[in-house]
This record gives sequence, C-alpha cells and structure tokens, in this order.
Amino acid sequence: MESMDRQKVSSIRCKNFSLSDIVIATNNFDNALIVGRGGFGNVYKGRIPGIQYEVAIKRLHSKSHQGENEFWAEIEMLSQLHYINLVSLIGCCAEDHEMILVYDYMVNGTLRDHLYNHDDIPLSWKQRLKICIGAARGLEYTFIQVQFRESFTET
Ligand SMILES: Nc1ncnc2c1ncn2[C@@H]1O[C@H](COP(=O)(O)OP(=O)(O)OP(=O)(O)O)[C@@H](O)[C@H]1O
Repeated sequence: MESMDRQKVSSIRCKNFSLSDIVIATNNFDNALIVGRGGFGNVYKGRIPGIQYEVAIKRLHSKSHQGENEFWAEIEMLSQLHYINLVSLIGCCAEDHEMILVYDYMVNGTLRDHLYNHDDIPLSWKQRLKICIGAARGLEYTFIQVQFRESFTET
C-alpha cells in the first residue's frame, strides 16, 4: 500500500513531505501545538524544515476506508485549486500508515471564532460584508472548477 500511496502522491501536483519533517514540525504531535479538531482529526500548528512560514498540519485519526478516500479526494481537488479566498494545500504525507495534509496557517483564526467568541471585538457590518463577498467568490471559483473538471472527464 505504501508504494501505491507514493505513486499517487508523486502523480499529483502536491508536495510530498516525509514523516520525519512532520514529526519535527509538530514536535512529535505535541498536544500543546493542537489548534483545532475537525472531522478529519487533530490540526497542529508547526514549522516544517525548509519552509519559512507556519503551516497547519491535519492528521487523519481514522484508519477507515472512508477516511482514506476523503484524504485522496482532498489532495486531488485542493492541489488543483488556487485562489485568494481558498486556503491553500501545501502538501501531504502518506507514510507509515499516516495520512497528513499540510495547509497554509490562517493566523487570524476561523470565522466561527470571530462570530461567536465574545472576547473578540465584534466584526463590523463592513467586515462581514467583505467576508460574505470573499466566501461567495471562493465558492463560485470552486463550483466552476469542479464543473469544468467533471465535464472534462465526461468527454
Ligand atoms: N489552515 C488552518 N489554519 C489555522 N487553523 C486551522 C486551519 N485548518 C484548520 N484549522 C483549525 O482546526 C479546526 C478544525 O479544522 P478542520 O478543517 O479539520 O475541521 P472543520 O472544517 O471544522 O470540519 P470538517 O473536518 O468536518 O471539515 C478549525 O476549526 C480551526 O480551528
């Protein structure tokens, strides 16, 4: 399975990080570096050797078949989408039964935090409108790209 993963990773436009780079970046998956938890698994903040900026590292917690499919689908899709209003996938790591995705780190946190964390200064209506327009542009871009790819694979 490992050699098949490598083949898949090298055939797509996404940087293939070694597990040792990820272990260095997350201080061996140190809980203190966890910045969030999603359906996919824990998300760590870290610095990968050779990369000057901080990254978000998502580690798949489940070994389920569905999780694996989701992992490859995310790589195939996001490695082809590049847009200012979409978080960029920098690379991935599929080694030693680990499935890890590496993204640009969003320093300002999530929109959810800004909307519901009452310690933060509330967003102004102008900021909210700007965010809505940005999100709509990101969705439109993604929708058009997916439609284009679907029609391309059908022909
Ligand atoms: N690129 C990122 N930069 C900074 N923090 C992030 C980044 N990606 C995820 N996080 C943090 O990790 C949390 C979980 O993110 P994740 O994308 O795994 O899950 P989700 O979007 O909440 O749900 P799901 O996994 O179901 O899509 C986020 O709420 C956020 O706090």
